[in-house]
Formats: sequence, structure tokens, C-alpha cells
Amino acid sequence: MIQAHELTKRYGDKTAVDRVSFTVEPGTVTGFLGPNGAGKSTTMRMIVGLDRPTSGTVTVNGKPYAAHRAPLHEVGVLLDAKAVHTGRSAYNHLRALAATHGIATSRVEEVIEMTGLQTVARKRVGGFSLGMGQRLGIAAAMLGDPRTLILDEPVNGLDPEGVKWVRTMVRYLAGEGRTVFLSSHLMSEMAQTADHLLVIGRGRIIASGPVRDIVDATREVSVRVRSPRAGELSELLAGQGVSLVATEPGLMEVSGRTAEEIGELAAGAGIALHELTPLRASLEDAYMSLTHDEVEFRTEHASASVGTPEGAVR
Ligand SMILES: Nc1ncnc2c1ncn2[C@@H]1O[C@H](COP(=O)(O)OP(=O)(O)OP(=O)(O)O)[C@@H](O)[C@H]1O
Repeated sequence: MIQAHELTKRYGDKTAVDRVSFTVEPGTVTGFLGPNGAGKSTTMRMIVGLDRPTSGTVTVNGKPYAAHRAPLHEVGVLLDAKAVHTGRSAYNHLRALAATHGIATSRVEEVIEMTGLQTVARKRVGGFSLGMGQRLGIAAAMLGDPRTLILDEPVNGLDPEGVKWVRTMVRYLAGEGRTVFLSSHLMSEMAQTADHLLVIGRGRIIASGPVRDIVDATREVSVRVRSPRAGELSELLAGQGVSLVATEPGLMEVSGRTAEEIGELAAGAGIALHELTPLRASLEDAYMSLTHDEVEFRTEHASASVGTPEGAVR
């Protein structure tokens, strides 16, 4: 479990992390989601004692990271997958890490197998692809069989197979009861991987909770209605606090009423419907609307908001 209380980090005038409080529970994958520069890495570095908080506290499994006698058994960390001595083989890198932390060599073989590195384990890390480097980083994080895993952007730059592998791996580890905390700037990725989300923007938590709740809370629902008697239906709906846009003859988008309510109303008036489709903002739209004011550097561009049919979530 990770518990942060009023965690704050300032660099000069810049507040990178601003009074952040949260709990990351065991047995779940918690996604730490935010645009570039939002404060994800700084928060993670403070959790593992690499940055000292300006104020506030953070504990892992009940104690500050530095207070653990065998931290590698408590917390596995992937912060920068490229921070490996590139002349060494993956096997030697892991063996050196294990030796300095009193971990048996047999565990090195285990994590190599767990991360699918068997065929490249004796090769120089310098020649590794990004995906292999990420696997090695996760192998190193798993070396101490830790109860808590912290992974900073573990899928960054991976191909679809690598992304899927990380996703399956972290879900499996959480299923074993471990605490898994991973960061990303991609909502679509987090929505498929995480159970809970912690959304951060400009150093502040702007949303937290189960993935579904966050998406539901930020989405704007409208309903696409097609009817040969659309004119009559729109008169019926008018004056009921709904907003209604006729997109083409016989077709309209209605906000302020659910599909069920519109269907009942139409049936009551004997009006046939040829289509009744709930529309919702995509996950990316929900994320954009959450973080819109929190992005450090924004490219200004006009973009039409296009609803997607329910179920066709991107
Ligand atoms: N050592 C430092 N000195 C000064 N400013 C820093 C330092 N480290 C981070 N920052 C600033 O703090 C803010 C948060 O950075 P951080 O790296 O934590 O964000 P992030 O969410 O991890 O972003 P990214 O996805 O780009 O890595 C940024 O504005 C960054 O420029």
C-alpha cells in the first residue's frame, strides 16, 4: 500500500507536486494519469526516496521507503528503463543487483523467465530493443519479490505486443495481491489496464476513483434519434429541459434525456423510432476535458467534438 499525505515538491518557484494526498490499495492496478510535466515522475521519485518532499509525507507498506531494512523486498521500481550499464548482459546486470541485496541467484533465473528474457539474457543490454529494456526493468523491479510495484511509463514506446505483455503482467501481479502503481499519459491505455485512476494535472490531483466512475463523471451523454416523424417528436421533447440538434432530416441529437426516456415518450405518442443510440464522449475526450486547464504546454487547435456510439469506446 502507498499512502501520500499533503505531498509537495517545489523546485525554486515551480511547484511540481502540490499537496497531493492519495492511497494506492493492494490487489489493484492503480493508474497515475496526467499530461507531460504534470508531476507523475516527481511523485514516484518521492515515494522511493529519490527526491525529498518539500512538505508532506509518503509511506510504502506503512513506512517511509528509507525506513525499510530490505526495501527491494518491499518495493520494486521502474523509473528509467535506460539506466542500465549497457556493456553488461541482462543476466549479469540482474545478478549484480541480486548480489548487492542478498538475493539468491536462483531468483535471477526466475525473473528472467517471468519476463520472457531467456533467449536474450546473455546478450549485451546495449543492443536491446526498447521493449526488451522495459522487460529487463520490470525483471529488476521483481527481483526482491516485492509487495508493491511502481512503474513509471512502463508502456512508453512499446509495440502493441509489448503493451499487451505489460498489461497482462501487471494485472497478474495485482491478482496475487500486490500493490501496482503505474503512470502513463495515455487514457486509453490506462482504461484498459487499471482498476483505479489517479488523474494529476499541474501537480494537483484532479480526479480519483474507479476507471468507470471517472469516465462516467466526465462524459457528456446525448442520444441520436432517427424517426420518420422527427418533427413531432422534437415538439414533444421541447419544453422538457432538453437540448436538441437536428443533424439531418429525420435525425437529431438529444441531450438531457436518456435513451430509455426518449423511447418511452415516443412509444406513448405512437411515434416509430428507426434509431435510438446513446452517444458518449470517448475516453480520450473525457481525459481531455478533465485536464484541459492543467496542461503546461498546449497546442491550440480547433477540433470538433464528435460523439461515438456507446460500446465503440476508443
Ligand atoms: N529537477 C527538477 N528541477 C526543476 N524542475 C523540475 C525538476 N524535475 C521536474 N521538474 C518540473 O516539475 C514538473 C513536473 O515534472 P515531472 O517530471 O514530475 O512530470 P511528469 O508528469 O512525470 O511528466 P512527463 O510525463 O513529461 O515525465 C515539470 O514542470 C518539470 O519541468
